[in-house]
Amino acid sequence: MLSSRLIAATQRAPMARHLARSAQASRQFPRAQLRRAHSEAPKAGAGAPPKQPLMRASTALMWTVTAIGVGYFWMNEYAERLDGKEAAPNAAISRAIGDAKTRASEALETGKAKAIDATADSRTKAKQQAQEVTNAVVSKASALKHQADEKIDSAKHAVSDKTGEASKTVAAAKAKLQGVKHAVDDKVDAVKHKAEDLKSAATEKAQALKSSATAQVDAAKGQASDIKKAAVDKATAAKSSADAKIDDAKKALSSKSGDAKEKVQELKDSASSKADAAKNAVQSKADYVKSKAGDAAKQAKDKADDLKSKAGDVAKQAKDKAGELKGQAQEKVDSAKQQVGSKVDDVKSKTGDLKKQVTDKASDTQKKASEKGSELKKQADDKVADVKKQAGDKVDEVKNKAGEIKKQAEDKAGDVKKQAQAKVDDVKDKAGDVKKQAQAKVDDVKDKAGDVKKQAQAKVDDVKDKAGDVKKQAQTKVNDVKEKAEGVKKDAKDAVESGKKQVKSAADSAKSAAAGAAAKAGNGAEEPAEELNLEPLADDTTVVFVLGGPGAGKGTQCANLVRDYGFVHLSAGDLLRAEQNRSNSKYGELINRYIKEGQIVPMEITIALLHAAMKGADSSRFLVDGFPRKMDQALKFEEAVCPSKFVLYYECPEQEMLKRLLKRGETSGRADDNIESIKKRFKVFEDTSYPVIEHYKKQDKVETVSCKQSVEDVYRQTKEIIDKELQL
Ligand SMILES: Nc1ncnc2c1ncn2[C@@H]1O[C@H](COP(=O)(O)OP(=O)(O)OP(=O)(O)O)[C@@H](O)[C@H]1O
Ligand SMILES: O=c1ccn([C@@H]2O[C@H](COP(=O)(O)O)[C@@H](O)[C@H]2O)c(=O)[nH]1
Repeated sequence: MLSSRLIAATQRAPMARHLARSAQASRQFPRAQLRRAHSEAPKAGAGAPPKQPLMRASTALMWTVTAIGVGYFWMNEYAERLDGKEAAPNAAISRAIGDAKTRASEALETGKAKAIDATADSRTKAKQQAQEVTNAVVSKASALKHQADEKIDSAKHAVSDKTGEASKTVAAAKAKLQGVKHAVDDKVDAVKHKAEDLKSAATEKAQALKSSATAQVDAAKGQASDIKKAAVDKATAAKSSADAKIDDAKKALSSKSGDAKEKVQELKDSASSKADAAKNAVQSKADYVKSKAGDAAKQAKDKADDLKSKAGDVAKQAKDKAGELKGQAQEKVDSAKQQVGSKVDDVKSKTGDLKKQVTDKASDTQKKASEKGSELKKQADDKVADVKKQAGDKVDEVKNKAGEIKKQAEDKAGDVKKQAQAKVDDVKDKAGDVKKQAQAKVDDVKDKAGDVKKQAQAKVDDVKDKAGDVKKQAQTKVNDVKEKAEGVKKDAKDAVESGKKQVKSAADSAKSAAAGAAAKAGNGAEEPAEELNLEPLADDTTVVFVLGGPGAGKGTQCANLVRDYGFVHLSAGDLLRAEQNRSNSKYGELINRYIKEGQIVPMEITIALLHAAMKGADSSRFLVDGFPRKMDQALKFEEAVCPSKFVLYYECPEQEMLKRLLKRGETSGRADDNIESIKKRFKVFEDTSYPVIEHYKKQDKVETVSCKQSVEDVYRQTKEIIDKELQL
């Protein structure tokens, strides 16, 4: 209504038309604004604030009111001007203007009211639209958020899956590494076992070689020993056969002349020394073979020990190598483990970072909606892909490294195996060499044993030949002696008769002397020597007193002198023992007691026995052994029997004499060759017998011989003295 009137008024006046257009324009503005806002709202929902349509409606309302106000102002202005210049001529116009004023005022009021209504309406609508837009925007945002959440969840799952996969891959890589480690360990163990086997095989071989060498050496020793035994047996048999022959010859010749005796003695000595020489030769050969066998055994043992120690070294080297290899493999495995661990940590930390970034991004996404979500997802995917790729690369790297380690371990194991094989071959070669050397030694020993056997056989044959010769000679001698025996039989008979007489007279002298001595012994004093009534001996009788401590070697040296100088050896001790053992001897018991106690038997008995023996002897040269042992004996003998030519004194340390006597006591059967008797004899020698030697020393009749040397050396000295004293 306002507009139609305004249009009518405007048609009537330019001012009114202008006002009408303004009012119409004012009415149309809010609607256009709202329409535009409405149409734009869905599009702007993503970014425009929801209050904008309301503001636009308010602005339109304000413009409408302003337009109406401006129109009303201009209308009044125009009316006043009309009132001032055109009132009179045109009352109708004035009325119309008044009317228009009123109507305008009404219209203004109505417009105001309508504008207020329209504003309220449009505000409500705007509110509704804004609400709708807001709802749409919120729901869109919520949908987007939901989508973003889903995408984030999915990204999270993807990340988690990827992380799980990465963990699995890492675990698989670890398992592979473990497998490689086990494989390396197995290889190392195999190498170790191989080395152990090689060592024990080498040790066994060395042991077998040693046993074989020892057995061969033992066999050689046994052969040598058998040869020696056979040779010794043969030599002994030859000797005993020769001895038997000699004994036979001796028996046959025993009652014959001193020449025959000497010959027999010579033959005996010669056969004996030859047998001794053969024995010694066999012994020294056997010793040589023994020592060679011992050397061969020692060399074989040394070689075996050397082999053993080399095998030990090889095993140790192989063990060390295996240990070194194991250590290297362990180091590599540890390093790979460390790398994998650090990569896992890295992946974990990256995953953590990623999670954080994802969470941060998620909150951003919640604010910035889907692009960020997709971007984040893309980043997450990229990261995951990166991580996956890195993990894959690492796994490949680890795999490669594990492969390399495995290959290195295999190469090393191969090298060690080759080295061990080379060592084993070397040991085998050396063992072969040692075996050859041992075999050569054994052959050598065998050859030498064969030689020794031959030599021993030759010696035995030689001894046999010589024994045969001796036998022949002995036989010849026996025959010779037999022939002479008949001739001398009568002489012998006479000699026996004469000897019997001498023995009887000596026995009688001894008897009377012993009776006196026994009586004296019972009284504690000795029988006077004057009671001895002895026949004088030949003028050329030569007596050498042989003195010295018990066991000094007097008897041994006398035997040699008998052999070489034709002395008659009279041992006072032997004569006393013979008398002691003689059946019906009245003094047997007494002599036995004195000898056991190491005491000096009463001189009458001993001198009578000596004298009788001298009387019955074929020779006038006497070695009186072990007499005089007391001063009265010395004085009496020289007065009643014969003065001595000189004294042969065998000087010997007590310790040496003790040793010799104990040794002799093992076989002599003498009642005084025991420690108690020996001690007593030493005491008697020192107290009673040595003064006799001093007595003769004063007369410068003593020739001293040191007995510490061998029998031969002592005899050499003895001979010199005899040659000098007897001027031979
Ligand atoms: N020079 C020596 N070296 C080593 N042993 C010896 C030597 N002379 C003798 N013998 C040994 O010492 C032991 C004693 O020797 P022998 O019988 O000749 O001594 P003796 O002086 O006559 O003794 P006794 O006065 O007791 O009759 C004997 O077994 C003998 O073989
Ligand atoms: O003039 C002598 C010589 C020896 N005896 C006794 O005989 C033993 C053994 O003498 P050997 O010379 O050692 O064979 C001696 O101990 C004395 O008891 C003797 O009484 N008178």
